[in-house]
Amino acid sequence: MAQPTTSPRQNTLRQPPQERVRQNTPRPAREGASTPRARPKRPSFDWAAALDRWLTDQRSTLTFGVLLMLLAIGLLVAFTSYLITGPADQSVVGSAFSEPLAETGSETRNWLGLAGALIAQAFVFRWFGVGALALPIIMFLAGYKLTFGHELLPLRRATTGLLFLAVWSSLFLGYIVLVTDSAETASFWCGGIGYEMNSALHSLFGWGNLAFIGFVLFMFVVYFYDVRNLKLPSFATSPSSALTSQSDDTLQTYEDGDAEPDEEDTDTLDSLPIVNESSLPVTEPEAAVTSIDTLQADTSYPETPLPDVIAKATGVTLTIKNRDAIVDELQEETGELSATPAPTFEPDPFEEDDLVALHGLYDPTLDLPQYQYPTNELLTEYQNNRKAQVSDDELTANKEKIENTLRNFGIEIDSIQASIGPTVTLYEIVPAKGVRISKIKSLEDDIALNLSALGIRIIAPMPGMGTIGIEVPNKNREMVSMRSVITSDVFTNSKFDLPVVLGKTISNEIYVADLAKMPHLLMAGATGQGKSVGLNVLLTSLIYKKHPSQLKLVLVDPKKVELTLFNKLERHFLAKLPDSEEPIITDTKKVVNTLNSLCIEMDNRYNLLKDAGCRNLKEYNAKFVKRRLNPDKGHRFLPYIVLIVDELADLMMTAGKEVEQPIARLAQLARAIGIHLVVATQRPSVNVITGLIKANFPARLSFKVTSKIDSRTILDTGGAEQLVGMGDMLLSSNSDIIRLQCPFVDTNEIEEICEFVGNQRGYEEAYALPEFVGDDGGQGDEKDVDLDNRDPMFDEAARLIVIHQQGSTSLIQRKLKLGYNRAGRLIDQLEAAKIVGAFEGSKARDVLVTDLQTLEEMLKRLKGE
Ligand SMILES: Nc1ncnc2c1ncn2[C@@H]1O[C@H](COP(=O)(O)OP(=O)(O)OP(=O)(O)O)[C@@H](O)[C@H]1O
Repeated sequence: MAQPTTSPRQNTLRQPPQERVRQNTPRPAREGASTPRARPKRPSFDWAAALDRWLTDQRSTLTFGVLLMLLAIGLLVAFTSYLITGPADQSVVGSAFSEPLAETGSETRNWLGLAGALIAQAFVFRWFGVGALALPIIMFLAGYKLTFGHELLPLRRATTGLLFLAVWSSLFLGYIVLVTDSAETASFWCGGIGYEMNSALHSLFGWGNLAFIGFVLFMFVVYFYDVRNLKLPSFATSPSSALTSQSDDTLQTYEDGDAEPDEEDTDTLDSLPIVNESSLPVTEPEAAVTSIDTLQADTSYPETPLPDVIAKATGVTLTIKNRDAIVDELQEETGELSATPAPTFEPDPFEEDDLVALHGLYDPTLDLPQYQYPTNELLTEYQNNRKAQVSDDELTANKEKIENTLRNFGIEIDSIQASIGPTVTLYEIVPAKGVRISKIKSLEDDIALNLSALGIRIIAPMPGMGTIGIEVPNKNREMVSMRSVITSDVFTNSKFDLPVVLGKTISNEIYVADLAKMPHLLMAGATGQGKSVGLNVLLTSLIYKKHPSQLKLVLVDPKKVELTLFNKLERHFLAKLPDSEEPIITDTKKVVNTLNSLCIEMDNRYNLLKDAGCRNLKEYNAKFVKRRLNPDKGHRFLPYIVLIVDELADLMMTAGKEVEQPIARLAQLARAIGIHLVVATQRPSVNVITGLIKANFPARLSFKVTSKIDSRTILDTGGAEQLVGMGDMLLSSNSDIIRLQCPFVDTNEIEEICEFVGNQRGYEEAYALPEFVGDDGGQGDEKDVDLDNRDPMFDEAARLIVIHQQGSTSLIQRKLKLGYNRAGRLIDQLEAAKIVGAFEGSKARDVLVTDLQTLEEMLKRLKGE
């Protein structure tokens, strides 16, 4: 129970070894960099860091990648040439360094001259024979990955396979050469290694070494393809089918035994894809689709299964085994029931585990494989960061004052102990027997007056302690730097889903909370007390821990200045409405639309979860990572979305209920699907923090506020008015209240972090939230449909409908990520354009256009081309 009175404070911070600077591009000098704060001295010149910077600079990666590819092509030319001209070059190579270079050079017949002949001689003749060709192929694949940021073929598997092939082919060809006794003329096919190993094996096993070579191949195949999970495809059921699909959740793959994506599969990938296409759980159907000529115009739906069109193009019929479930779902969602005959999928020969065995787990971070997390060096190390200095004199004086004050009011105490925190010192008092706690509490103001110190807070009793705590601010407080908490073990080892480091407790422990568990946070504080710094701390924590594929931020800043720095993160971490220019939302109307759009995203996510049979985002993503959810059914990896609202008061004044309702709805329901809210306000009055909002934010954080009433509004208890400012705060969660000192992060640190992230290659654009059109733009009357004024997504929606042969609003909504109203308007326009039939109650609308070619002609006509 008791804490040692003045024991030296345990420093819970341990600095990790100096991290390497991994900054990507040199930063231009900043104009008007905010606060003129003392910057740490940087070391004169750090060669290791400079080398590291150069190596991780995207330009170096690009140069190196291209160089590797050129070298690979060179080697390929040299090796191929050697297979043809090798015998003629042997004598030249042998005398290469004993005769004048010009002479030997001119005699060389290798297409890459003497250098080509020399290198090929080593790799082909001395070592691997034809197997040496594996080397340039591996180099090319690696160079391609470095240059374009994605893999042409799965690099690790390809390298393993090719290296094996190099050695094995050398061994096998060595056997042939030995059997046919043709070493004189053909030994360069197997290379020195193959020949020598075969000679050795021959002495061991005689001609039986072929069995050994065969067994080596067998073993490799067994391990490489992990044959445990492979089941033989049931050709009996459908000998002619080229495409099959899994019965349970229609996961698809080729039946031609082609476990890996074909080269054409990878060829169809964009040359610089930002989307993690190579690791999408199921890529095969995509390849089949894109290889069909008639569909080439439609590159925007690569993942779409095209049952009917494929059937036409390939003569293969597809069936959906779980059609009933899908029909039920459609009925439930739209009230429309498909009348079109169900496409058929054959049972899939592979199970989900096989997909994992073949492609590995899905890794969302491969969206941006070269993404570098911000380094600790971007945060300022405050060299003169003094620890809280509370002298023994100050401690004894305060103790005596507390004892005397209490005694004056007739309260005797048994003992008093102090623990020194960064901002305040906690004096824990054990009162004498029979003293009522409420009496001490009622003397709070008198004690504060006697101690003539601001910010006294009395905690009576200390939860779970049976003591009474009196917090007295330190004369010299400690500034808790962001760097010190970010580099702490507690934070770096934190396994939380959304870890945020909120500061240091009174006993100097670093406090890390999980925003995902909070699950929303309400923040209040009078102006100038550290709210903006607090929000920056929260954002910094998340950015330091999360990959852009795992986290999206929606930043709402009606004050227009606080969060501007974060707009550099647009293509990495930010999410916005599809039609909005600015990534940070400042306009009230847009805020309302964004909040409603988040509600749509929430509903969409719930539908996905329901479809996947998962209870929350974590389960869902875990299932997706294990490739158990089919992207063709709209499943995707769902990043966490954190909505930050800096200054709710402004919004509530201008938009009131329009803002309150979606916020309350999100706060009520969004936790399970990974949308979390952080809402800050200067004015914690009841017309800003309404009952509806408050009831849905169990975690609340308060910096110093101006009155006890404000403190009650935010925390349901007084105390926040007694705080001492500069990041001194109270966190209330799960009915506990703890006092924390918020870390300090300066605007120039935020700027550096944002530049560091923003300068790296990101997504093509910010994460698109679903479209939301306000009620005024709601579903129009059918008769009013004006085809001259078509929705910008009209063409895409038309193609989608024709491809799927399904006239359903929910299909448009899901696939094009649109709101219900807009999708409804689109369907009306499609009806007016005679692409889909009329609404027929419970049935889906008929699709009047049967193929894409006819559709394209109709679209051209509509455009008057
Ligand atoms: N955690 C902290 N540690 C040390 N100093 C701090 C801390 N937080 C804030 N300060 C100091 O207080 C000043 C004001 O903080 P901040 O800008 O966050 O206030 P605010 O509450 O957001 O004010 P406003 O609402 O007017 O924007 C900072 O410039 C800084 O000097």
